[in-house]
Amino acid sequence: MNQWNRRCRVATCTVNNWALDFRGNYERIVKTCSEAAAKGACIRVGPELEIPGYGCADHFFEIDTERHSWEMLSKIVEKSKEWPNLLVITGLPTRFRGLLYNCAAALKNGKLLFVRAKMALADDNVYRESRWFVKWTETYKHYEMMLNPQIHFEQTSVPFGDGILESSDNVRVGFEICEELWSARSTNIRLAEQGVDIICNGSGSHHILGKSNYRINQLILGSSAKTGGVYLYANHRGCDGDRLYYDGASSIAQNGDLLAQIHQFDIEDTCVTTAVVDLSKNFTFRQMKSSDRGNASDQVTVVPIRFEGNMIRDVRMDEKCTVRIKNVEGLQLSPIDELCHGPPAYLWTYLRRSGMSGYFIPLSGGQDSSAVAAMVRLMCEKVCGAVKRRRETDGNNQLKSYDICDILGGDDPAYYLGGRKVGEDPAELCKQVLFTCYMASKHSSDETRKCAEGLALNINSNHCGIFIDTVVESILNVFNMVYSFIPSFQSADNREAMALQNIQARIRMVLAYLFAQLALVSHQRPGGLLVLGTANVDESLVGYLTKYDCSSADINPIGSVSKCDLRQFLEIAYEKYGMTALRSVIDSTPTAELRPLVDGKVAQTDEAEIGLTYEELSVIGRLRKPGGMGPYGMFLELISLWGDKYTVEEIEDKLRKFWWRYRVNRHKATVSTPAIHVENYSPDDHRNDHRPFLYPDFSYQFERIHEKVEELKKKKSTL
Ligand SMILES: Nc1ncnc2c1ncn2[C@@H]1O[C@H](COP(=O)(O)OP(=O)(O)OC[C@H]2O[C@@H]([n+]3cccc(C(=O)O)c3)[C@H](O)[C@@H]2O)[C@@H](O)[C@H]1O
Ligand SMILES: Nc1ncnc2c1ncn2[C@@H]1O[C@H](COP(=O)(O)OP(=O)(O)OP(=O)(O)O)[C@@H](O)[C@H]1O
Ligand SMILES: NC(=O)CC[C@H](N)C(=O)O
Repeated sequence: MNQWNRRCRVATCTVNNWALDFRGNYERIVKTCSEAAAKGACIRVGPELEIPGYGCADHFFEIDTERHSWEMLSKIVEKSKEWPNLLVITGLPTRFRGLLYNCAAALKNGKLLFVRAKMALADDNVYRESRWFVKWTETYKHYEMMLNPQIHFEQTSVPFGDGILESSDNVRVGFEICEELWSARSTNIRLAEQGVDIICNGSGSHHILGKSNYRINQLILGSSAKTGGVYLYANHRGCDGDRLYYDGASSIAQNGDLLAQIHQFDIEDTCVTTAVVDLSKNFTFRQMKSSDRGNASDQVTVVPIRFEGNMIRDVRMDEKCTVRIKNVEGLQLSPIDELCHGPPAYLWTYLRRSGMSGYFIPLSGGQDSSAVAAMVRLMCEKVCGAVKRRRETDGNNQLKSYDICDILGGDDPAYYLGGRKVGEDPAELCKQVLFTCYMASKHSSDETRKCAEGLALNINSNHCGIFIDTVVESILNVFNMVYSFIPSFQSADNREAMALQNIQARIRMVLAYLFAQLALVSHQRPGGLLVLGTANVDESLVGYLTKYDCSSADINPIGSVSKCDLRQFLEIAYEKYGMTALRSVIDSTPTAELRPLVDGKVAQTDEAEIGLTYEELSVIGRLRKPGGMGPYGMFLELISLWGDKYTVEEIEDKLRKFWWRYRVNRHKATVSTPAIHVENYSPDDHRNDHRPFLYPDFSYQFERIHEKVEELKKKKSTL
């Protein structure tokens, strides 16, 4: 064997798989394998649990999920005869000794070679893997697993557990499944010590602002720079049926260099990338680090699982190795730039998979609903960008593949809708998929109406304006018939003013659903619109919203984003994406406009009513989660953070206000609209932030805080 010419082409991919869409997932897997084979790759790695979809959640309790996954695996194994030289790494749940494991499966040319079980499960934040799976604990041990005779395979058993594969031409392939890379005891270290040439990491890693940067630079490149070898990282991309968005960025690295990366936020269902690598460079790289050599020589030699066929082939002698990407930093977006891509990409997947025909936003002209409208427009930019890219590379109209025709109701590639190029022009697409409505009451100001109209014109949404006062009056009259009074803003009983505010807010929600359901009837288009929610993290955290008002919607793109991050997003949308109408939105003061105007001017502002600024709410929100602090811990932390601008009494007062609102309103989180998950500080009660919603008054905690305040005051006065 010529060990000095070890060049081969390797492939990684991304798939926008969908939990439980077994047929669709199979097709996407097969498509990426065919593409990888056609490009001459010797190996194709796919994401974690890609056969059933990563996000099956409690469906992993169902035997059906295993059954259908294994049925699809059998089909993939059969299909692999069409790519005899390609080693395929895919993912599915597997039962061994009666226990369920999260596994990578290796197969080649009609044969299942190995099923490798995950050895570190992900349970942080939104992850719940150990709810369904157990981890494999026997390092480098594998056993014969009998295959289910009810599912067709041309073999009766397969090795199961942990191990290393080795090809006929001595290429060693090892596995590190997702969390194993994140864990301090990363598997790649021991794989490198066994001289593994190619480490395969199939991942199900969701998007959080700034996470991709860490994932690529610190984990993939960081590990690869320490342990050497070729690293094939494959991650899902898109929404697979839940609040999470997987942000792909499947990558190929070698010895600390990034050779290829698939775009993080593109919307194509599949994408394959390849690189030509010289595996001999792994020897050289590892040879240069004597400390690691020494450690490796201490290790017991692992006997690999051998398989038929060569990996080093199909690379022309004159073909050069792929050169490293020099500007790795340039590939990574800043967290706020990511907001311009993640939620828009999610919104497109969700829309086409939901079978609905567009989005409806009650547009108040405030910063939150304007940010959501801007995200939908950015979604249109993304879709048209993808169509254009595809036409430039494939030279034909590929609208079908983006489901635009399905969404807009055309039969054949309805590229022209009413004479307009919908798939090419983001403004035209926006006109078709985004409906906005300003719902004025007598408390609305001219400023917010103009902001809403200006933005609608700017992004080209299908906009209208309505008045809600007659509806509010009718409802109050119905109440009056039973209780014989009409509530008043002037009443000494605050419940009356509050009820008058709540009814306006709730009516807007009812109207939003009516308009969403019927708007397309008048446009003679099939389908209905999804209503978008617009509550941000900070107001949700303190419940500064009416339960079942417009905060109740179908999907909320900003429900896990703080107001401060949103304001920065608006600045970028204004500066980079030509949404000039956002200037007046950015400069406006947040207000609910639910109380009477005073001298024609808004008299109610959010921050004055809450008693905390959005910046302060954002700081406290982060101390709560991920900071993990209760009232007392927060108080101590805030003394150091805010000590130079507030007295200890003022800090105590601010915390009282926060915790009072938080505790009386936490019940609202139980019904909050599903929010696209982009931040760990999200108060989402369903997946991310499990807390009670009926709280005691925290009097003990605040007594302790008060004692500390007195102690600090005394200390200060004796200084
Ligand atoms: N412990 C508990 N468990 C479960 N449910 C509980 C509950 N306590 C009250 N509730 C329910 O919640 C209701 C109170 O909540 P809710 O009806 O929301 O009303 P509420 O929270 O009293 O008032 C809404 C708040 O949001 C403010 N706001 C600001 C800006 C905009 C908007 C807007 O709507 O656009 C609103 C408004 O100024 C006010 O402070 C009670 O009537 C009761 O039905
Ligand atoms: N005049 C209005 N027209 C249309 N929708 C409105 C109007 N007022 C409120 N809404 C809807 O109700 C949501 C909550 O209203 P609220 O006054 O609490 O604003 P907010 O949370 O500060 O959001 P925004 O910054 O969008 O005003 C808004 O985001 C918007 O979707
Ligand atoms: N699926 C996993 O193992 C997830 C791993 C890791 N904690 C992440 O956030 O990406």
